[in-house]
Amino acid sequence: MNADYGAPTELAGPLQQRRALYQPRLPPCLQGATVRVEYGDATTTIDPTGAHAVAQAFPRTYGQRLVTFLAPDDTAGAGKAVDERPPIRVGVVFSGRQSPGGHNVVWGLHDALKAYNPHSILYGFIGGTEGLFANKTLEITDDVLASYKNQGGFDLLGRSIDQIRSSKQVSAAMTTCQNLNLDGLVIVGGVTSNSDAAQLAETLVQKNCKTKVVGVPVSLNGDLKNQFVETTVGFDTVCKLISNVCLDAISAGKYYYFVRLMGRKASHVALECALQSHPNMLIMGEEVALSKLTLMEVINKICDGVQARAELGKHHGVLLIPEGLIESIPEMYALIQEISILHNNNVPVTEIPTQVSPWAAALFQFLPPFIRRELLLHQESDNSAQLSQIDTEQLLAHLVEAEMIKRTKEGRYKGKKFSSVCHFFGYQARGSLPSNFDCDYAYVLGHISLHMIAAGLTGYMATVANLKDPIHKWRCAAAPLTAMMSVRRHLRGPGAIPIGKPAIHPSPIDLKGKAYELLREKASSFLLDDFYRTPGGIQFEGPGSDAKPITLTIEDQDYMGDIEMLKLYLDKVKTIVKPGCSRDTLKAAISSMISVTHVLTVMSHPLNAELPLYHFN
Ligand SMILES: O=P(O)(O)OC[C@H]1O[C@](O)(CO)[C@@H](O)[C@@H]1O
Repeated sequence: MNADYGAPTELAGPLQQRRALYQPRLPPCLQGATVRVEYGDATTTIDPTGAHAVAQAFPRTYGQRLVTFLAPDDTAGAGKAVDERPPIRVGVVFSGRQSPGGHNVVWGLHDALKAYNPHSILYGFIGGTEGLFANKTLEITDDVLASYKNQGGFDLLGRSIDQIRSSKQVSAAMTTCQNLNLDGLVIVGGVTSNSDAAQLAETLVQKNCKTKVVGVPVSLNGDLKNQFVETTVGFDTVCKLISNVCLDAISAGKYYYFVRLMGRKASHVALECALQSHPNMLIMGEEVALSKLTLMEVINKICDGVQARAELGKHHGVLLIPEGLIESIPEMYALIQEISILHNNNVPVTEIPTQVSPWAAALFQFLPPFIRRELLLHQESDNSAQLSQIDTEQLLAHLVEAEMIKRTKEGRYKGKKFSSVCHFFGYQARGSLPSNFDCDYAYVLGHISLHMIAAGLTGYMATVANLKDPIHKWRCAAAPLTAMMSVRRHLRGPGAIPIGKPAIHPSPIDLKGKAYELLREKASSFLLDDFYRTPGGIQFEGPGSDAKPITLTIEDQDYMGDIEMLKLYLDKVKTIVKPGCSRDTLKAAISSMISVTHVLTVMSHPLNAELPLYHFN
């Protein structure tokens, strides 16, 4: 690494300089130097059938209680003088991929730490996890932060790989924590980094290392989403960057733009971009996987759209796909799996095409040379294919063109020649200046991280609920990482179901959710009407500057609110459901409760114990 980490960016342009002056907002509970920590229910995990495996893998950190941070009151010792609050030593590492807003996590953490006790120290690990293993630090100060406030990228500290997993890596991380005498380590990243954070926390507890490990949900993919996490830092920013191509397409009326967006296992970015900008088509990985569409079925679906538009005299359009689409197509997934196994068996890349099964070899040969080369690239740290390097949009454009030529020859298509231009809006979106929402959210999460460490929490993630509401209504909390874990089962061999390692997995699009329903309602209008919408790139001031992701604002995320509602509901039910009440009254009461019992199970909420009282047979 030869980058000059933490150096002032003196050549900053006027917009960067102006953005550096933006002061992120804080909810009332974080406006003082301390908070009141309220402990809630003990947790199990979001995957009830995997709970046992998670409990076994995390014997010391499983089942911890939910925590909420509130504004201090007089009785909580909020008035403690600074000298009664010992200085805290914290390290922060960018583990996951860069995502707009990451710098503000460090800034928020720093401000909270200094407010807690000015003698506290914050170390940033230079070069991400590798810097953590090698104890390469930069002390974070006001001066260091000055030119990174509200800026994109992770260049304040840099990053390397999202992995703190092997025993060598875990032990190197622990040695660094001990050498720096850290009270806390903040790990910034997505599903992979936070799964590793949980493992590190467990190991440090088992080895009596005092360092508390906390995770912060930062990932542009938006796939770290569950009962506790409403969205991740960076997602809002990257979804506002595609509308310009729609206007370009309609202006000249001659190109189909095939746009690939980031989003590996889940299509959240593509769905949000579609709701923001109303492109003509969106092919989501989750839909393709559910319907088990083959590659040629996907191509025919696109061609049918092109043909329907041509009948209206339209020869342009915009099609969005997530980078993970390629893996959602069943035969492509099977091919990628075969390649992956050969990679794991250290088969030289040049020999892989000859060692796959005959049907996979035939599919491989059918694909254009550029895709063949990309499919053979070395794998990611989680053994998946390097999806960002596979030009799926070009593969689709190439096959759509061939199919349209075929349809023309057969007299089925009478429109103008199909013409495409391909884009991958990945990396440039990832490096964008963060939106106001991401600046605020990240800064708040940084503050929460400090309060988690001060409260002695380990193996937790900083969370904020009610994000769709104004900031003064945001609820600041911490949830155990193990509560977000699930266990994947893989069926291999006759009847065998080996159980995978517990981990936090990416959440796919909910095909029963409101955001998807909205898309389905609009799909045919999007396809034919060219009702393009321009969110206008990112707005920092004026109309649109406080806009939040549409998928965040329309989904009902308030699970904690559900619990409160359920408590009220149960009280009401108790008054109606009396011995001797009618069968119908009892049935109605039970069916209304069923939808919320899942939430209760996740949290092993005491109300669970009351549910059997109402069981009906
Ligand atoms: O920077 P890299 O290593 O090419 O990573 C690309 C990957 O990172 C992400 O941007 C974030 O996880 C993915 O969407 C993408 O596949």
